[in-house]
Amino acid sequence: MAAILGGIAALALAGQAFAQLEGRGFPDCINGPLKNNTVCDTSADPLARATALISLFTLEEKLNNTGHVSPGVPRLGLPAYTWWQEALHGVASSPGVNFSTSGNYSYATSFPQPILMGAAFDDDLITAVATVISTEARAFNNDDRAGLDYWTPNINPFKDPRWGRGQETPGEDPYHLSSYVHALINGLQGGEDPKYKRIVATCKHFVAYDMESWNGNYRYQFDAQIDSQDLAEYYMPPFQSCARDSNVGAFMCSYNAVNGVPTCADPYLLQTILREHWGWTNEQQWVTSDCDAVQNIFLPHNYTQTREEAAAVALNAGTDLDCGTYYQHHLPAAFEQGLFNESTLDMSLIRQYSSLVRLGYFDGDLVPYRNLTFADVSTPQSQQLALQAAEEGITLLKNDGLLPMKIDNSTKIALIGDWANATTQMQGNYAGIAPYLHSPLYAAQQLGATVNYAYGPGFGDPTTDSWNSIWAAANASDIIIYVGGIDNSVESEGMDRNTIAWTGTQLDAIGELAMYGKPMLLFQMGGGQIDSSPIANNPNISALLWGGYPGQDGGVAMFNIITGKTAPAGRLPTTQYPANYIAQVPMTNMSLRPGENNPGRTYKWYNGTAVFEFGYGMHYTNFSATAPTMSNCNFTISNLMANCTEQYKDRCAFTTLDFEVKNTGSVDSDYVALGFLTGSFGPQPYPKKSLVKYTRLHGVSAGSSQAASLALTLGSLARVDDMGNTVLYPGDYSLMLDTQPLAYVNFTLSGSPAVLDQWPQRPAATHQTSNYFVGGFGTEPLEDPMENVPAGY
Ligand SMILES: O=[N+]([O-])c1ccc(O[C@@H]2O[C@@H](CO)[C@H](O)[C@H]2O)cc1
Repeated sequence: MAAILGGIAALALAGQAFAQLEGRGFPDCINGPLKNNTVCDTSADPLARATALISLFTLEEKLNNTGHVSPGVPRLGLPAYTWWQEALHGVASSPGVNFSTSGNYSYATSFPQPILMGAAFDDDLITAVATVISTEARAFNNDDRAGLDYWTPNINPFKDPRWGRGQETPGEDPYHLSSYVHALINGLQGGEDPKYKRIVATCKHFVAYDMESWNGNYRYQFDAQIDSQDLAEYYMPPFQSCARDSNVGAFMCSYNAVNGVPTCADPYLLQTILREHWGWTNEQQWVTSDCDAVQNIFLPHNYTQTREEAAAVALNAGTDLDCGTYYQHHLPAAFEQGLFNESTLDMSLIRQYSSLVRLGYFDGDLVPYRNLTFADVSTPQSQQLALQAAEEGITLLKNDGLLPMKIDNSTKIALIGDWANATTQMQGNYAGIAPYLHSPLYAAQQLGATVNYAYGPGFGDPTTDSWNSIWAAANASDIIIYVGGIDNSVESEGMDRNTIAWTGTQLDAIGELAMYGKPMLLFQMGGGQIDSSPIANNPNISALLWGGYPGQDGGVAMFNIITGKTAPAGRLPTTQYPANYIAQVPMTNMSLRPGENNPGRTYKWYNGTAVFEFGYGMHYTNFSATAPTMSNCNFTISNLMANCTEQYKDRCAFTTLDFEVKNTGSVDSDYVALGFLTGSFGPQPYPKKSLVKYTRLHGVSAGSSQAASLALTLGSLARVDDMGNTVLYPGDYSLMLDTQPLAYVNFTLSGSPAVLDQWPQRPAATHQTSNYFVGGFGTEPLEDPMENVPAGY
């Protein structure tokens, strides 16, 4: 009896909760028209539930619900749903997210841009950050201020230093990105296969999107020419990590074409690779187009003769949802013309709605995240994590001993530069509204110092009008701190950089400031690297740090590093190339290996000398390391394969190498252990080295040691052949710790090569793309479709 009463009480409570949720954009499974449909049966499986729901839709209702603004089906009590939410580094302003203008829900934690969090090389940090983001997203959803799926992360490798959106990514290395994104998705979704996902993440932009606008080429029309080797080895691994290894809920196909086919129209990418080869087959996983990428299939890609064909070719290829209105507008006529089957449309809708089932959209208070409120947003712990994330990423590039520096109320600081009082600038793009934005100026003032602040000298056209205040600040101070570089005015969505040098105005002002002969340090900001050799080579500039876009507490993070409250241990997540690099390779050249018009890309293949290499970063202390002794240094490939029982052979364990890392200096510090593989094995040319594992050691006390445990897999040792196959080759291998190696382990593999992963080849072309808009080096500029896009994107 008690149990029955308990059950009734629970039902009544659930009913109350539903009544509250009613009208706030949630389906009412207690009293609404769907209450007896299987979609409301929480014991049924998600596929059955979504199939039952979609079976109630008329054809018109199905066609109506194919855009990112889906009207739902009012007669069924299925509310409208906006599929487009963003959360790149915190719940972000975007079509589906509604920040309040004041009070509760008027802000959310704003973490650093991924490029700086990538520099932390700390996957546990990334999971913690992503867990905060998904918690805050759930709180926003509970107040009907956001949906449940988010179009993040941007996981295209940052291959070319000019790319305006490189700031959104963790860097240039495919292994690093793969590991980072796995940690991120676990935090966003709540593990690989939980009953209720926290939120759905969307890996974008599939695939090979890394150019906005260069020399007449635009992301909307660019046709990236990529061979199988580069595709499988460089452009694909982060997406494989998303689909195959992290069970991400959604994918986004990109604006560009790959080898003649716009990605959203390409069954080879969306079916053969994504769904079949990577086993991303369950019916809760869906693909959205990038925004208006379906329209772009028609123009400017000119891939189809008609608009209806463009819509149908995308749907048939496996693009389930259209960000935009093109499906809603053109699929009805496409259906009339017999260009797709209703069952294909059903499948797409089932995928999307079963994903909502997995998010608990139909399950009211049974969902554990329903009790999250604004009290769970921007908590003291989240604020501390945002600060920690910025501190962990900040990277020390030069230090002649000036740092760490004592700052107190007897210090007079000249704080100069376009970033010196940065606020929203610190967030970069795809940001939300932060609870606060602690600028460098604010942070310096908190230390009690006398701060002589001067804005300028400006990023743009030379104007020395404001410069007198710069000299006045320098004259009145004992220490000069310059905070500048680049920001979203020169690198952003739609805008690639046309120089990777410091602007002349900044260099002029920095050079003159250095001539004061006062202790001087420079903080280089922005996502893309700038050739800082003039600063590295200037003996009057004692220290150089890189700070990316450090987020809501960026100023405090900076000064915690400068004063030594926190010791720096970040590592560059991209190569800092010399300024003339961009004259040597067109942005449109997708090859990684050196060749004609290409000195090679990334630390693996660049044949020149980097200003600062990938993985570089100094400390306030010194580290030494001892390599483990391997009991056996000779391995037979056939034995390794015989012991490998995983479905995906690259995941099989090889060995774990425990390096003993000792802090030999006098300052406690984190240490990022980077494991690079080198050697002569596999197809030539050989990469200079390849990152195969990393881990961040926390708080290694002065004089003490910690073990850096690097677990290697067979995939760690493999190379990719010219067909895109991942292969284990015989040869001499060396695993070295760090960029300036602290320790090595050598070993040998013998026997015949073994294929770990056979890459599916693209079938022979059946579709001819018109060459009217073919992009390439030196084509005529096209009209810029980003011209009228609102600021902030
Ligand atoms: O028209 N707009 O307002 C607009 C805004 C953003 C935009 O960019 C695309 O939308 C984002 C969706 O997640 C993708 O990452 C990006 O490539 C494309 C168009």
